[in-house]
Amino acid sequence: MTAKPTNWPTNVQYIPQQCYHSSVPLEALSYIRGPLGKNASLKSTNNGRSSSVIIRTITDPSHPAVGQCGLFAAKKIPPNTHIIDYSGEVHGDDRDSDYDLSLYRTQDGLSIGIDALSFGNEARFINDYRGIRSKPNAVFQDRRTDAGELRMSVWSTSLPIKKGQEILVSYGKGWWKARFNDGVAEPHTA
Ligand SMILES: C[S@@+](CC[C@H](N)C(=O)[O-])C[C@H]1O[C@@H](n2cnc3c(N)ncnc32)[C@H](O)[C@@H]1O
Repeated sequence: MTAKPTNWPTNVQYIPQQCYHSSVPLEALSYIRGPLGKNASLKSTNNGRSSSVIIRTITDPSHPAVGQCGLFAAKKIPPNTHIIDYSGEVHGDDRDSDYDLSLYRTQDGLSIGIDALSFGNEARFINDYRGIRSKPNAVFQDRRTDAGELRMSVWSTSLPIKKGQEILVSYGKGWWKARFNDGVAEPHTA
């Protein structure tokens, strides 16, 4: 069994690599897993853990997510560097989750997401940059592992990330708009 990272919550199952929900249609499953099929995760050279990040509780009262957690650089991360893959449950059903991001859209228009609400890795703690920094220092980028599995990965931008800095992406305006319309306050851009 894989050891959980420091500060891992008790109500979430730690999975270093993505897992698959039964709602993913077979054709999409085979496209995402790639040519090695079920063995793609096992044969992957990237086991989903990253020594360059650490989960921390946010204590700064001026941070818009104070009291929650964030993901921070445990050491200097060079520019344009792979930081971690976003692990969670790959699914084709509807989810009402703040930890769900889009991985792939099938030809029939079905959106396949990765939901890290109940299962995930350190990447589920990455916050949006709004209200924290003037711009993101990391981006989501889909990629295939050496074993051919499609994943959503997190990369540094063209600037290095200093040790101790929070890793921040853009969730996209649509993400906030969907929640803003539900009555959740949209964070201000710093
Ligand atoms: C994927 S989670 C990020 C991790 C989360 N902070 C935690 O501790 O589990 C997304 C949630 O983090 C919070 N969040 C992320 N970025 C934020 C921001 N810029 N301002 C306010 N809240 C933010 C919101 O509550 C959002 O629903």
